[in-house]
Amino acid sequence: MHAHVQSESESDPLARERGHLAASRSALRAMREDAEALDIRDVTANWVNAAVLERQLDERIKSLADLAHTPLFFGRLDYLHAPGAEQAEGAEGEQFYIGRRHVHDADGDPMVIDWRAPVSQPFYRASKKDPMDIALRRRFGYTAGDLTAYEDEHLSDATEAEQTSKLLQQEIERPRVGPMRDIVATIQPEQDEIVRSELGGSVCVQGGPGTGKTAVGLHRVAYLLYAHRERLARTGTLVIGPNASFLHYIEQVLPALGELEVKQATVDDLVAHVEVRGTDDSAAALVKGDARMAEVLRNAVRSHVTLPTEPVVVVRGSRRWRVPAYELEEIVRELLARDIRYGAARDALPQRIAHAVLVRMEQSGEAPDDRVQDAVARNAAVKAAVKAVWPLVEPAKLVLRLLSDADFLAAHAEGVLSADEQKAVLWAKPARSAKSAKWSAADAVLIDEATDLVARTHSLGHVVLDEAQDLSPMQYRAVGRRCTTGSATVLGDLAQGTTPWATRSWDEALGHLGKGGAVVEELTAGFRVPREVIAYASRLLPDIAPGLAAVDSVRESPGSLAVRRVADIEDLTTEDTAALDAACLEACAESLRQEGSVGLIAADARIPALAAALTAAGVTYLDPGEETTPDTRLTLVPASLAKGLEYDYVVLDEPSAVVAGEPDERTGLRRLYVALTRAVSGLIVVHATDLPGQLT
Ligand SMILES: Nc1ncnc2c1ncn2[C@@H]1O[C@H](COP(=O)(O)OP(=O)(O)OP(=O)(O)O)[C@@H](O)[C@H]1O
Repeated sequence: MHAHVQSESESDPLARERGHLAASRSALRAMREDAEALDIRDVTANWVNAAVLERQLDERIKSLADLAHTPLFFGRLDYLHAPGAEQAEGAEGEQFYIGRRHVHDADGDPMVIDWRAPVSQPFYRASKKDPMDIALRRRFGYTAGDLTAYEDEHLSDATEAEQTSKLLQQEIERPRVGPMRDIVATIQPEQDEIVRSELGGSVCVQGGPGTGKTAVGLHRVAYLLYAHRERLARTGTLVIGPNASFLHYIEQVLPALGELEVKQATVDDLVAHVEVRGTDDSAAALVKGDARMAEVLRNAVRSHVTLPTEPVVVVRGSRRWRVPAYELEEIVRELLARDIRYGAARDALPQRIAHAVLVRMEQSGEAPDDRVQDAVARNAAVKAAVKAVWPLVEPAKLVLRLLSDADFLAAHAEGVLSADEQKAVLWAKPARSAKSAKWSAADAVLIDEATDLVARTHSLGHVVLDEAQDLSPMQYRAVGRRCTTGSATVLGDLAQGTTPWATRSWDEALGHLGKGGAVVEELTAGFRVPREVIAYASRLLPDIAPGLAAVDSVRESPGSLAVRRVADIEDLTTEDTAALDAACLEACAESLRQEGSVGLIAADARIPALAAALTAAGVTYLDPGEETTPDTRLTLVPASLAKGLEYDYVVLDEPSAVVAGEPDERTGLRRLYVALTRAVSGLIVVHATDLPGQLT
């Protein structure tokens, strides 16, 4: 019986592969049981250790779970020689199964190799041109967790023609439901180069909509955590995204890859020193986001130092020790000249003064030790001198004063900001206290800069910055100081910049980030938007980002694009929009008849009307970032939140309103470009007023 099964599986490769899957799963089960059976009572001396160890063990047990819908392996590599033994005579070829995690059998021999391991790399990179010692690359196809298909490439066989992978096509074409998924099975060579680039260097990726920037950034974190586990566990990693709904959309990718410890935040989260309740007009926003503000803040912080004019007199027992003003001034000047934080210099000052006192004690024959120096540093006279010369600076109060007090601002912005620029940032109504001030998001960034001038910000090991094109120079600085000792992955698309300060060139942005040496890579193959739809959206490119090439869609399905005009409405803000609303609902209903998610994207100002229409029609819908369910697959998306998200079918309401929702035409067209590029399978544009000229 056993022999029969054996011979059958040998003649039937699929059965053999299923056999390996079953064996790998039981090996994983055994690994899990081993972990569960570990008795830590014997090895831990006290309960604190036990608790820590138990938590680690729990994590390990959790990470060893066999998830029914994430196949244990998705590929196989048959090496011509054992890796590393290419030169060895008679070295046998070796076979590796590539999966999301490492699995070994009872003897410790690998059954599945982690996709991030060096031997897995040819799975992503090898080609007919450069086979990387691979005889066979096999990709596996799964249906509902079952291994049902495979696809072979004989890379070292010159006679076999190169083909595009059907399994890759299927993966790209699959309907999108739920949150973002990992792409480990189908990372493309140019993406893999970015994913596996070294921890030491920073990388910047320019790529059009749907070229996989976000996916690449997340997989790069997973890769770096694998390759530099201990170092990054110590220093930390962070993924920065534009808003909470975007972060929610991507938050399951890393856990699915076994990485549970990566933090996520928006730039606003990073600089949340104060509560943000206000907004800026674009003139103020532009100046507040400008890197010159860093200079103004630096001047303002340093202006608190006053050169001493009085001596310090320390009384100890029956003796008085006097440090004259000129000597104090020397100490202060020396500290000012050093490249240290305001607060660190302030902390050093009492010891410097005490040292000057000690020198005098020694000169008069005393032999004071360190304890005496500490005592002198804490002496009331020294403290008073420090307070007068180098007072505490509270960052929020400092920024409050800059934005409220025209003379104070002028004193520190002299030669840096023009008079008009100074006027633009001054509050019309000065705030009374840091608590009651109506801080804007840009103000919080200024406070963060001031905070860093006072005390150095903690730096992480690696930071991924997504949708980077929207950051102001001051925001780049805020992110940059969180990776001064680490590296960064910067992801963005210049054509999708929709802030008043949107990035004009990556070199400039990288300079503000403090990563001037980073390489800029470009991704041009599009995995989301169908050919026809991306061609339509790309008509905007000459106006919004001259010089940028259109995305080249790798999707075979032509997708569908429909542009529908409904009854003429001249002014959406005053006239009845019932006909437009109804046409949108109809387009949504049509899209919902297909499989997958549907996004109804509209200018923010149009959201209330559309929400009311949906509710009146009894259609339930979600907010961006909420997960789709089989019952509710429609999301109502304000154009301002569409960035980074995707839906199988998109209904776009009134393009001209999306454009009009922004302060200037270029920003409006960019917002429209973002909205037009969210669809995976089909886009219906519904409008009642004229389309922007670029689209017709
Ligand atoms: N190699 C790949 N294999 C399969 N799917 C991929 C691959 N690369 C990207 N994708 C898919 O394409 C879609 C778009 O990817 P992603 O969101 O990372 O693009 P993006 O460049 O960040 O887009 P945007 O500029 O709109 O934010 C996602 O569904 C992603 O899973």
